[in-house]
Amino acid sequence: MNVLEIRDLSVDYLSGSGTVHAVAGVSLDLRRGEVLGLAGESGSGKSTLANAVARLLRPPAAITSGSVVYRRQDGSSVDVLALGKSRLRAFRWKELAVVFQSAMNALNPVSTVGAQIDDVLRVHVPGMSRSDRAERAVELLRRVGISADRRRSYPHELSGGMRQRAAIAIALALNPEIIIMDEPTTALDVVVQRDILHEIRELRQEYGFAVVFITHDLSLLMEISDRIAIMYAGRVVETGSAKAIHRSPRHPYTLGLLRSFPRLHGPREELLGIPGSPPDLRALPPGCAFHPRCGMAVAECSSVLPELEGDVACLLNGGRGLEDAS
Ligand SMILES: Nc1ncnc2c1ncn2[C@@H]1O[C@H](COP(=O)(O)OP(=O)(O)OP(=O)(O)O)[C@@H](O)[C@H]1O
Repeated sequence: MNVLEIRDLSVDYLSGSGTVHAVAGVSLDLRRGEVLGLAGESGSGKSTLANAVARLLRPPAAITSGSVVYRRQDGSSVDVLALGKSRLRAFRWKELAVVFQSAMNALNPVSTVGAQIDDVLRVHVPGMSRSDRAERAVELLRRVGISADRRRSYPHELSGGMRQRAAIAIALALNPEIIIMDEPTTALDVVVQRDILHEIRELRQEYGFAVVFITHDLSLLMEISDRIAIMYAGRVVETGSAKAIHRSPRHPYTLGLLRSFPRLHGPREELLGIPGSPPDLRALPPGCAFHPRCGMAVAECSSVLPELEGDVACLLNGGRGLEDAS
């Protein structure tokens, strides 16, 4: 069952030098309780898509088409793009929470982490007593691996990993159904990063929230995601289970991305990467935007824009795997 349904969503950035089509006709489902990883080179539109869903876009960004529907367990649904200011504030904490790249920016530097959790609870759960709030803050911090006495610490007194954990605890405060994590751990060392993400997977099993996870680290993404959506030039070009994408990528771009990253397990392979660079989003090449960089392109690829059919948007590979990459 889906918790979020994105349909034909497009986002432009309006600038003096031309309109940047950052997200172009994206349709994507988030299933209840899953971890969905968004992958793609820098500039492919991952953050713009996530920010559109969380209603965090600011001018010059403009949503030019599409819909985002949030589905509650009781069968009711919310038209996310139509939410007014006050309903949006409630939606963002109670139903969807965001953990940003830099926990330092998300945390208030002049307030202790305990007080910040308390603030969220006080504003959004008016009937909750002071002692219940304190208890809940300690419990949330404990869940993310922070001891109770640390609730009196200010963000600058915590390590990067601890700050990230505190940001996650705050995001969990109201038991949201969806957590969006945009590069939540890149500033941390690899071991801390993996630890935190594995804990998020465990927390998810307990609390049942779904996660949209964005990172440049493809091997980490494979490790913690149930499903993956690959973006190129503002479009989703392939979706599938992490396993299927890892074993048999179907889009040539996915194959290139996988070859660009060292494998976590198994024999070392040459890192082939992808030739060339991503296109200018103000003036996309006709047809498939990837065709100028694609070693498998045929003449048709430069004139026909492939639809996302059978989980892959490629004229050549509608139904079959390109090769077994396992
Ligand atoms: N404020 C802005 N004004 C104009 N263009 C923007 C703005 N913000 C982002 N863009 C452009 O939109 C496109 C998509 O950016 P976005 O940050 O969504 O990509 P991304 O895949 O998340 O990249 P990264 O992995 O580097 O975060 C890029 O071409 C970027 O230059």
